[in-house]
Amino acid sequence: MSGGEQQLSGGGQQASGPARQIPVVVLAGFLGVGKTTLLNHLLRGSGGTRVGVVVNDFGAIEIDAMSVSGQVGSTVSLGNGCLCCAVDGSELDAYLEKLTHPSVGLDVIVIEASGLAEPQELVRMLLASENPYAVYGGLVEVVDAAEFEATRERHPELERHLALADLIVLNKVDRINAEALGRLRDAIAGAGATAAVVEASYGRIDPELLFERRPSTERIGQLSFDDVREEVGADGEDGEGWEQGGHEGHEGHESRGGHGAGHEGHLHAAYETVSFEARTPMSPRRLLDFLDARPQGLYRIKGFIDFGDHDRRNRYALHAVGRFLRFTPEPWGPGQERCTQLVLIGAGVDTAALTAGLERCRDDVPQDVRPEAMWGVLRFVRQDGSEEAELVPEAGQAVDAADGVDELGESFELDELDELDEPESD
Ligand SMILES: Nc1nc2c(ncn2[C@@H]2O[C@H](COP(=O)(O)OP(=O)(O)OP(=O)(O)O)[C@@H](O)[C@H]2O)c(=O)[nH]1
Repeated sequence: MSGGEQQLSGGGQQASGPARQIPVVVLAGFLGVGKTTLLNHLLRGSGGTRVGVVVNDFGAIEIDAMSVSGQVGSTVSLGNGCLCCAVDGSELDAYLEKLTHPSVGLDVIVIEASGLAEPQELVRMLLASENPYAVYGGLVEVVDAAEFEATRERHPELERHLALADLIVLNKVDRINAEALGRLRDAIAGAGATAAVVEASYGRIDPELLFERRPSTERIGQLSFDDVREEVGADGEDGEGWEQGGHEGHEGHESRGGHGAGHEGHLHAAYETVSFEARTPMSPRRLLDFLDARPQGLYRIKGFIDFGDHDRRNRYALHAVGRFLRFTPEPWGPGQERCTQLVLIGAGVDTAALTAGLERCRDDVPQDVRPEAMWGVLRFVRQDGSEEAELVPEAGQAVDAADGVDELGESFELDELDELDEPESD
């Protein structure tokens, strides 16, 4: 890891007292590069440092907020839309005002930008902020080492983002060899990036690159945003926009094409989102068929799947980035409502057809609860330490949930996996 000694500007605790300024770090990077994974790593490694998180999801269902809340209990979400579109910064300012309130006692704030946000807009807003308690803490640009070239081809503006960054994280280096890594480093340098470049797998960077850690003995516990809401939101206005994961009733699609004046050049202007929610379980086989046939332009899928009787214990986190696909079983929480929630993001995709395709995956009357029905899904699950081996559960048994998303290795591509016998179609 290079640049290990450097820290982003404004990082670390400032002198205590009324003028104490809290660094606000922007975590950016294209869709699926690993921002949430990195953020969760930072939160786990934060010691006694109190980290505030602002998540800016793109899509009606706040998958990222839910993914982060898996680590910290709850989080703040700016909801559907793109943070960079709060052009006057007033919405962001309102959040920062709450989070930097001295009674909240945060040491650092990390804004996880949507994968389609324009980092320069965020940086501009933070620099223009008149909040006396906040100071811009730097831009961390996360790059998917395996997808960088393809992404840059489609979005040459990524070079501009790299040039703006204060720290570049080459994530997913586990997916490329040394030669490709060398080429990637040359390409990053050639893009005019002057920032420190660190390599990482599963976002495992040293948290001290972003902020000074307090000894864990000082830890009071990760901030609960319920506490913030109680402390800061007593006036009754502040509840609006403060979200916990688990939204109801979102189903449909939103096009970002006509996203309002002034955003034509933004990455998200070219993308469309489908948000899908179902309370009937999904058929594993039909869902795999759907994923196998997903259109080229459908770049990102994320969310959680309920496979009903196929696995009563676990929901399955689903991540697809380009042709890369992974399922991660996670135990249902006590009393957690069984449902499927997915966000699909793509360019030039037929959103109505995608919604209809997902609708067809509903398992209204489960036909096939034999263990083989899950084999297709389990091929895309990998447990810590396993090589390419598929996980095949005992008859009627669920696979044990892995310890965490970032404990899993790379998964397989659908079209590489035709060898196993397929169970009969359900
Ligand atoms: N192989 C590999 N997979 C990774 C790594 N980091 C993250 N992933 C996986 O990549 C997928 C996307 O990760 P996220 O952290 O959700 O990405 P993101 O940038 O927050 O995604 P968006 O919010 O959609 O922009 C997940 O399946 C992660 O487990 C890594 O270093 N190596």
